[in-house]
Amino acid sequence: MTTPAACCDLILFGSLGDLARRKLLPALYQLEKSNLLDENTRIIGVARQSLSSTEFCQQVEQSLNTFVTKEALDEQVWQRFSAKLQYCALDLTDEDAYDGLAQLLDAGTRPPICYFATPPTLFPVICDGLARVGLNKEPTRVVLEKPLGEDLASSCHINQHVARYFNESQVYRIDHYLGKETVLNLLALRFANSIFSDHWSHNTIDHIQITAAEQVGVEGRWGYYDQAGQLRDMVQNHLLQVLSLIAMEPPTRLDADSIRDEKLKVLKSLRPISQRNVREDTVRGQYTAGFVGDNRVPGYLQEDGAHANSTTETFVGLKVHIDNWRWSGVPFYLRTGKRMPQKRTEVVITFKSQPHNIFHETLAQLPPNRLIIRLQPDEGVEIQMMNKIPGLGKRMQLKPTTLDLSFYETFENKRIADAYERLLLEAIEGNQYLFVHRDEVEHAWRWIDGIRAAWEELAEPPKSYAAGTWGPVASVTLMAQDGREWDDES
Ligand SMILES: NC(=O)C1=CN([C@@H]2O[C@H](COP(=O)(O)OP(=O)(O)OC[C@H]3O[C@@H](n4cnc5c(N)ncnc54)[C@H](OP(=O)(O)O)[C@@H]3O)[C@@H](O)[C@H]2O)C=CC1
Ligand SMILES: O=C1O[C@H](COP(=O)(O)O)[C@@H](O)[C@H](O)[C@H]1O
Repeated sequence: MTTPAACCDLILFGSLGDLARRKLLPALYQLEKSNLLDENTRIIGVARQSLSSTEFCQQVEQSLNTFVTKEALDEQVWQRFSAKLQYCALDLTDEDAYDGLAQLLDAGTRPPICYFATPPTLFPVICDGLARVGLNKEPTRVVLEKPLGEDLASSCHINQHVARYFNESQVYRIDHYLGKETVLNLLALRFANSIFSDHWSHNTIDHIQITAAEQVGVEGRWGYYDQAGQLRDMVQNHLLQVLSLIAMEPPTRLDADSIRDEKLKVLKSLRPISQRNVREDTVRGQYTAGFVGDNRVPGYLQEDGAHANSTTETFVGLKVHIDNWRWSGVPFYLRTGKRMPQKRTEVVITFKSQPHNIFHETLAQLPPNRLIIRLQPDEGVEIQMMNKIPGLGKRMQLKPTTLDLSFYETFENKRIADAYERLLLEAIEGNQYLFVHRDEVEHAWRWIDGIRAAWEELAEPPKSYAAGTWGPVASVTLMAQDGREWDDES
């Protein structure tokens, strides 16, 4: 049995855009399918284009046909879902236009949840508009898409503007990685299993790798992407959130403040990367033409809309230190890139080797145990360990073996919900624990700005790597200089 979430008016600013069509509307449809939307909830699409609600419904149906699998589409669910859809054409830069929206809503019966899926430059304008018609008061909530700024200063500007009208308890900053099933499972893995929680520090862990590799390139978003680059697009948010969940101290409770406080402490403990260590501890790369699988793909500078002389990075490798008691001396190696051989997001925890090898006669070196947390795809957890090969021989023969727990098989083919389904549901329910606090965003930017400043000072172009490879050679060196290697090399 499932209980529907609280009744609300979900106002989708930017409802005709790419994010709404590809992610938000399909996620809402899936929530409807799972009977998680209250029957009186309304989904109000907002954009400038002049459309009737019927025409909006037709557009939503087209999006679902494109972005939801055929097996998941169901006529009865669509009838229920489409009955919830309404459209309100308005130019968000026109301050008088918000009156029409306010008239549609009744905050007394349905709390308004305003989802900002528009260009971020509009966020302050939307806040002004909502406040002008009194839509900033409780119980209104605002859900803000990333990127929240492009550096600390612009992020503070947006956050200050939002804070002028909304309390922090009304603000839901999206990092869609926090909605992923496996990212959430990091909490269960770490804090529900003493086998891990008791061995989670510099005492037993040698180093940690976090990889977020994508096969795709810039997917027609060259304009946005070239301004951002991989450091701001992926590291400032997703990778630092995963790192924080891996490295944080146990929260006292499973609530927003407890979890966010602990993540923030990690972000505050990141050792700055500056001119002093930028050369040894960072790698910037840009892809050239190559093959991803069997497909020949263009280089970054040949993508549609590209400027031939761009020096924006499409790959980042970092060696990160967390300067606190738990992680002293344990490097975290992060890498993320476009046009890599596989889509693969994973965390690899390498434990320290045994202090003494009693099997040296058959095995000169015992490989370390490794815990591999596959965040996507093929979600699961793997432990690499040594076992004896069965047999009567005089000498014990050992073999590296793997305990592999695939979530799909273990949980009886249960569908893994898309991150946006969970995040929309939590926003509707008023749970902030999977959303990012203002302080986290700002501390992450402060650290990222330091890296960007050091790169600027260095004034070196990104190192090239062929599409379909694991990044520039320098990424291998980043690990090799410490006598280590990336998971895919071993
Ligand atoms: N696309 C993606 O995969 C991702 C996007 N994001 C973020 O989500 C947000 C939206 O991105 P995306 O969907 O790609 O952007 P799009 O440009 O595809 O869509 C923007 C939407 O905003 C509407 N809009 C723009 N200006 C106005 C205005 N003045 N008044 C009313 N509506 C307006 C547009 O409709 P109309 O022109 O009809 O007004 C359109 O519906 C951005 O902040 C982006 O950074 C984050 C992660 C991934
Ligand atoms: O936020 C973003 O994330 C996607 C990768 O998300 P994933 O869920 O597919 O791992 C990335 O492609 C995009 O550039 C970035 O803006």
